[in-house]
Amino acid sequence: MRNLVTGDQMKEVDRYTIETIGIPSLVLMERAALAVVSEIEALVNKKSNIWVLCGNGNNGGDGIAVARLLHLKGYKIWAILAGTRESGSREWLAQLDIAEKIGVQLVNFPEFPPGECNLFVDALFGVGLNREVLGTYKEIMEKVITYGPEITVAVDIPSGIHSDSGQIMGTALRADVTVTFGFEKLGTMLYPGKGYSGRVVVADIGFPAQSLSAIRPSFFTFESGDTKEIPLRPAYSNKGSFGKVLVVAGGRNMSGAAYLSALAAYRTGAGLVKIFTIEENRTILQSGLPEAIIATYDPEEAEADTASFKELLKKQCEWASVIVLGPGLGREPYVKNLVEEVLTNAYVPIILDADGLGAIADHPDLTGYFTENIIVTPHLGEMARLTGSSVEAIKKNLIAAAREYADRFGITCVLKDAVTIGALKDQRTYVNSSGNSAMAKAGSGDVLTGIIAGLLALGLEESDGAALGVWLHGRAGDAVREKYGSYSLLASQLTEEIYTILQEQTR
Ligand SMILES: NC(=O)C1=CN([C@@H]2O[C@H](COP(=O)(O)OP(=O)(O)OC[C@H]3O[C@@H](n4cnc5c(N)ncnc54)[C@H](O)[C@@H]3O)[C@@H](O)[C@H]2O)[C@@H](O)CC1
Ligand SMILES: Nc1ncnc2c1ncn2[C@@H]1O[C@H](COP(=O)(O)OP(=O)(O)O)[C@@H](O)[C@H]1O
Ligand SMILES: [K+]
Repeated sequence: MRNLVTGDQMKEVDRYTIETIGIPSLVLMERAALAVVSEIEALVNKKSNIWVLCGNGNNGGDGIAVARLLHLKGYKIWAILAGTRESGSREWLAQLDIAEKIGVQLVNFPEFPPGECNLFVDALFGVGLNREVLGTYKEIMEKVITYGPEITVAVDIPSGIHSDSGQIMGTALRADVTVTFGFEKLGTMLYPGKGYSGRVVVADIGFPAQSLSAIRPSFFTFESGDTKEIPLRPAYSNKGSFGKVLVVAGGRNMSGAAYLSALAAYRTGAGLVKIFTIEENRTILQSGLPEAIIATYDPEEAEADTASFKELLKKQCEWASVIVLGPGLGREPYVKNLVEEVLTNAYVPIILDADGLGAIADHPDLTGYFTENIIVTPHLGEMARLTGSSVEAIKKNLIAAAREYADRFGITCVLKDAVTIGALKDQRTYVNSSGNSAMAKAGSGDVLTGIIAGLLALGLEESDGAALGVWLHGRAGDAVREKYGSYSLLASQLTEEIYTILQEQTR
């Protein structure tokens, strides 16, 4: 598990470290600059022309320190100063004073250094960026973009990227490498910022563990090895020890959704999986996944005799310890009753997805049945329908959208995108860092529901199950891409890789 921070949280950590712990600001800055220099040295040689663009806050202070350290090592270096002395931060002024005495080559914008730039260091704005980039700063950025440096190294965060949302604040500078300090900022984890950041190096510049006490760290991601949090299977056990997953899924022409979800639940470790689907899907599912129990209903009867259908649903719910509700159910009128009955009768965790969410969007009063053991897993289109917002508006701040929906109902909301967000009911927010665009294919989401169900069946509670499920799903996607490349993934192959990731458990 790795903590992530907002810009303001990072400033609090800085402040606590400097003011309460007593590590001087310039010491942190020196270590920050050393970390950047060490990355730069791996990318260039002494013949390279290096330009460092320095704003006049502490990000710019880091930049001047980088220029000084490289100058002392004998690199060909120019520092471009973007702001005025009058508005320079205390540390920036201190760095400038040192650089001038040592003879670092400096130019003031609009002047630019002569010749070409082989490596560009972006130290214009860091976590202090708090508004749209306009005027002179915009001009500077645009000029840098026209110069087209061969390699760009961003200091802390690419300038122009908002450290909380990853949004571009008017203009931003694209980096090949971002050296960030202490903790990764949300802005480099989220698109479009993630796409501007290149490889992100998190440098330890000496923030002590206590500095986290200045904030309540609530954003996190998983990294390799974290699947170890998935419970081991005790030797003294039987299939009943590992949960009963009821997959309520698969309408007309949609048996695949039920298949993928049920298969993923088994592959993740569930002891028993039952698919509750329409009679028409029985044969295909029975032959495709003979390990699953199949229970069926007739959609016409479900429509005509709601009392019997409700009774049938009640029995299914009583059997289950985890329920997946929605993949491929379709949008026939009886689906509303089905969703309502399951939400009313189930006292176990429910993963509500796809057409299950569609029923909620069409009948918002159904949210009245939401309890804390609900996990909703909308993609952006489904989220837009659920909230009445637009996809564009949701994309501007994925975390806020997921968090707001989860908090409104006290549930867990997994908002699926290239970077999936898990707004967990325990108030932590998971930001996913696994997965890839090969997974942008029909059926991937069905597999996710099954993986989360499998984890809950193993005994994880909703928050951990949702976050680890998203992580595991993405890792499986990464494993498939390793073998099959970016184009050819089939959602069913995700289920075939689950075991490779789960083996980390026993390694
Ligand atoms: N001692 C510390 O506090 C440390 C700070 N560090 C660096 O300091 C950075 C943060 O420094 P600052 O808080 O000084 O902020 P920045 O250097 O990110 O920004 C400088 C100033 O730009 C102004 N600004 C914001 N948006 C603007 C816009 N759109 N147009 C024009 N001006 C704008 C802000 O008022 C801000 O004070 C970090 O990202 C990191 O690089 C590191 O050296 C580690 C230690
Ligand atoms: N570009 C991408 N990078 C990483 N993961 C992705 C990408 N595109 C889609 N995914 C993942 O694939 C899944 C798609 O889910 P969903 O849209 O519900 O598909 P379906 O309903 O067809 O099963 C989500 O978990 C999502 O996070
Ligand atoms: K920067």
